[in-house]
Amino acid sequence: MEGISVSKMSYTYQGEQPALKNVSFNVTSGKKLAILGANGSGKSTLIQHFNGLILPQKGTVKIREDFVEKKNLKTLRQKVGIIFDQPDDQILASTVWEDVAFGPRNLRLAEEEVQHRVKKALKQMEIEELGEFSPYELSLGQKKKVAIAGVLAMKPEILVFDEPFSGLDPGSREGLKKALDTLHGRGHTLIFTTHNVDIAYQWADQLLILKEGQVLHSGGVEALENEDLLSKGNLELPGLVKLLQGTGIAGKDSAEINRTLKEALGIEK
Ligand SMILES: Nc1ncnc2c1ncn2[C@@H]1O[C@H](COP(=O)(O)OP(=O)(O)OP(=O)(O)O)[C@@H](O)[C@H]1O
Repeated sequence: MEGISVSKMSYTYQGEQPALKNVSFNVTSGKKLAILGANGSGKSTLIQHFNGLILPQKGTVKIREDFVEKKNLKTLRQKVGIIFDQPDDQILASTVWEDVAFGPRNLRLAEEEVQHRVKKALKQMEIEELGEFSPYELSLGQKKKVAIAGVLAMKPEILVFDEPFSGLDPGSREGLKKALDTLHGRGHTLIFTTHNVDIAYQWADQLLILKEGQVLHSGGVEALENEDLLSKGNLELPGLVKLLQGTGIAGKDSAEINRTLKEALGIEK
């Protein structure tokens, strides 16, 4: 089932060159889509269309059955949550609990429902113990989880992340990936922009590559094994692909490669 359908969409900021040109692609519901592209290729402009922060000037963007247009904004903002790369920009209250409650309160939900949603969202991100903390005294990894909890409390079907892993140390990055995998396992569609080809290759199951506002590739992540395509998009091969180039060994994660290598070398398990 199509979660998002973008058709012949273009967008130009006032007085600038077009940021997006005739962009078309679909995202299947429940998938994990990575959006790659060099600086300025249009990734942030594109994702802001998904909940109508930016409205398409030409062409269409459809979220399930709703077109992204003014009259649908309220519904769209509940269906699609966007988490920006600087969590400080999304902090709205003096405690984590109040911060996560901000969205549901804005929907004028009954207080009991607000409390229920906040509790659940904090639990989903495994940050229940942070409820009384000020968001400002948290680490970047914790702040990102608070920002995600704030969006989860709105019960969106689709979660969109701008550079979710930037600035995180390996431990925090793995912690965030695990939390996002749990959400993915519960049926959420995840969309994320990244400059990290390794994460896109190993973690996503659908891929969109933008070049100067146009679609260079829309489809499977195996495209990240294609050096010619990547050089067109100003991207480099994932480390794993580079390492295995010419060896005849394929695989997307270390466990798979480990198995293939052991088989090739005749090493017992
Ligand atoms: N608010 C704005 N006003 C004018 N031009 C903008 C604005 N935001 C982005 N642009 C321009 O639109 C184009 C696409 O930018 P965008 O931020 O969408 O790319 P990006 O792929 O997200 O880049 P990055 O990887 O550097 O974050 C660029 O040429 C950029 O300069």
